[in-house]
Amino acid sequence: MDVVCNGGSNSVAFSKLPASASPAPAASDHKNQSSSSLPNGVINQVSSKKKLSMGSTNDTPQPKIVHGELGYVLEDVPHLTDYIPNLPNYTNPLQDNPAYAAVRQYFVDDDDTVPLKVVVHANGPRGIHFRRAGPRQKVYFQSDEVNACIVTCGGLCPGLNTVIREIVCGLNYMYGVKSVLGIDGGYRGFYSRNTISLTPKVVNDIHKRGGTILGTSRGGYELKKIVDSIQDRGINQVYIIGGDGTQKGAAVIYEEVRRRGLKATVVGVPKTIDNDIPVIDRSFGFDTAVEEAQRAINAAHVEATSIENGIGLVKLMGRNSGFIAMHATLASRDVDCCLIPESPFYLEGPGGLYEYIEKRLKEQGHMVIVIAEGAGQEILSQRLQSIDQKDASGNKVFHDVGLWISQSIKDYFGKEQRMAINLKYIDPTYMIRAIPSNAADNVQCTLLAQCAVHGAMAGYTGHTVGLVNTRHCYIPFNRIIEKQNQVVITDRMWARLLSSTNQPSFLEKPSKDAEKEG
Ligand SMILES: Nc1ncnc2c1ncn2[C@@H]1O[C@H](COP(=O)(O)OP(=O)(O)OP(=O)(O)O)[C@@H](O)[C@H]1O
Ligand SMILES: O=P(O)(O)OC[C@H]1O[C@](O)(CO)[C@@H](O)[C@@H]1O
Ligand SMILES: [Mg+2]
Repeated sequence: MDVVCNGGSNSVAFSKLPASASPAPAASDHKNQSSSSLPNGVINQVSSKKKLSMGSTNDTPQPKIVHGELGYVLEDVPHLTDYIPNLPNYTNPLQDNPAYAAVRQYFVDDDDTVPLKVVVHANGPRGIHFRRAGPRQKVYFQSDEVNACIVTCGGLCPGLNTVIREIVCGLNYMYGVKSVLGIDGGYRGFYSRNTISLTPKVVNDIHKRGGTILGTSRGGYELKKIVDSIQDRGINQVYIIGGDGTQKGAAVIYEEVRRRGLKATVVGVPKTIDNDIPVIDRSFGFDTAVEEAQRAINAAHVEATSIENGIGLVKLMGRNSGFIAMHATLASRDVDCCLIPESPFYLEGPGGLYEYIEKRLKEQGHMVIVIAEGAGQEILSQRLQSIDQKDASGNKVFHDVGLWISQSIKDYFGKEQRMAINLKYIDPTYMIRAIPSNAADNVQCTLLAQCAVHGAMAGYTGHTVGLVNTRHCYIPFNRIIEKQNQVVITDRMWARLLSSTNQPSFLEKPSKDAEKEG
């Protein structure tokens, strides 16, 4: 099924976007997208939409929302010409690139947008769409004018080096850009470290390595110093690779760059093995992390099945979102219970974890439990002293739920010699994110990086590039940072997991009185 909505003449289901909504190649047409120049209010820079989280209120650019027929909505991304008038544009050099010569339609039609939801009702509105990513006929930079930079922030994720490599090579091979700077060690590297010159030769082999050759960090976000550095170094394309926190920072950098009137595009590439960034299908590295988690689960299964009443317990990453644990469980088939932050569980009483463990051990003699690091934190905070600590970026530091639950299970079954169990705890958390990306993720990294480069060259800014319903899109920062993506336990996917493991849903926690009576 083609999920791209093209407003062209051969499109049946979707009529053409209003003329003023389709940025034609010329700079002045992009400018037409400002609210003041529009007839009939077709495009709104809607003031009722939530503002970006930081930055001065007066200067905060409003989201660009385009309304079309039958409830069609385009949540568009900013363009340099929104705030720099009369910006010259140029023919895209890809026109003469042999790699693209054989492609029938190598430039993305400006009417192409991608729906956020592909499951629709016959009479429902067409809904929210995002601008399709890819090369445009016109670019707003000449090759020798570009001075790009790349920064990686937040935790590690498989594929970071591949994204870096493909931005450098994409800029060089497709657009003839020679000047790309690596920012050393995350946001703070903008103002506290020297830059690293990145050429195709320097990055040639890096995709085979885990981590990031640029280094990363948490904290150190000082807006003025970062944008001063961008301005002083004459950087005009900023590629920011990182998770939800990083994208929040990128959104504010974009606002400040715009407030200063700089001709510099700010583009985010979403990185999160936790999959906590909304809108996008998934981040690069997620697939690799889930695959690597299988090795730990397999080991837990081998240990558990090799001894009487063996329990293999595996802790996986997932601070507030349990996607890795859920997918690793669904992939494995050896997991009997998956515990995630979104689904509170309880230990004692009917329907509780202990009762389920006992039942499983009696039935099959072994059991595998997968727990996400953010699961059960509400029980932990009741039973252990709250740590009340935050990391340098402001993320809450958790108790080690894996250690705690291992001890709790041992204590429960050891008490009054209830049952002799053998529990083995495996903590592969950093192993699943410190490895190089697998083949599927490498492809994803490459496409994301190329799309980011095409968007920046075409003058699009203030957005994150991401996969929406398997199509690459430019998604405005405000959509990416407004909330965290979490497993919805009332959705089908969690129900599928429950039916695969057969674990309790933990939805009906008995009251204290009922527990006592029981
Ligand atoms: N609200 C915010 N505004 C500005 N900068 C932020 C904000 N939140 C986080 N940052 C900065 O973004 C960088 C990365 O943030 P964080 O450590 O939370 O990781 P992340 O990008 O969320 O990635 P992950 O969660 O996958 O590790 C840090 O330098 C942090 O200071
Ligand atoms: O120990 P660090 O580097 O802060 O990273 C741990 C966090 O990183 C994440 O993997 C997100 O990148 C979380 O799941 C985890 O809580
Ligand atoms: Mg984060």
